[in-house]
Amino acid sequence: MKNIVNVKNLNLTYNANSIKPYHALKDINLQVTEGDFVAIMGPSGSGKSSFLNVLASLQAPSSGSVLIDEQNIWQLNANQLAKFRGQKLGFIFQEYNLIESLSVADNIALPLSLAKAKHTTITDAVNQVATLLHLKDQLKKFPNELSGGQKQRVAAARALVHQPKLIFGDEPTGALDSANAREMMNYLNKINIEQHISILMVTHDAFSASFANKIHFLSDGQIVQTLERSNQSRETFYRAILDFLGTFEE
Ligand SMILES: Nc1ncnc2c1ncn2[C@@H]1O[C@H](COP(=O)(O)OP(=O)(O)OP(=O)(O)O)[C@@H](O)[C@H]1O
Repeated sequence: MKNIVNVKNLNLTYNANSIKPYHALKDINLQVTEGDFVAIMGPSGSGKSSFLNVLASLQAPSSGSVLIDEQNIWQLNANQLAKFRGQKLGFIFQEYNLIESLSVADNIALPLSLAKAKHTTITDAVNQVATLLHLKDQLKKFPNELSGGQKQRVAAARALVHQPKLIFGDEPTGALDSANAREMMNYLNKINIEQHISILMVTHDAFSASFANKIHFLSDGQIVQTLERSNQSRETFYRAILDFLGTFEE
């Protein structure tokens, strides 16, 4: 099976040229198989956001390589990287990052509008994802007229509308109550299975992580453990995650 993500000997040092450099990521190696749903967990300060930012092409590493869909992203120039991101990647952040002055439909359409897709292509794609994420009745509204759960679904629809190969999530349920978090995770699960889009998300929440099929635990900038769901039910996997966290975070 093809790797959608292949990370080799990745290091990130903040303030590298100062008297107090900080090694946030230490020689990380990681492969994500196409179609996988992967979660990254770890204590506060362990390097989760730094890792996600390097993988998502938002922060340059100090050394090592990140291949996404077989492309070494840090060898691309700024224009190529922007194009690559626009075609292959989708992003869902905790803060939604919706544009308040645009309607829900226009927010969802953003990746396609930026790529200058045809009007009919955009309308069809927006309708398709709005149906998948139960947003058909919200398309004409503006973000300030939506609930938190609806806003997060709009962010998910926007991440999905251009059929990316890979979606990055940074605490995608962080701002949601438990009912909305469950609903969001069910949607991500559906996107992963039905659209065959790989997902890599950072979360501190064991419940959200239990929807993934693999979890990597970061500690002090290194992957120290990996749990695989295999054929366990989500509930059993959830308990296994909690058991592991009980020993891990002491
Ligand atoms: N711009 C920066 N300059 C210097 N150090 C930084 C910078 N950004 C992060 N760090 C440090 O790198 C380490 C990892 O930070 P990171 O935000 O990746 O952790 P995290 O696991 O996502 O934490 P949290 O769960 O609290 O968000 C922390 O010790 C942090 O203080």
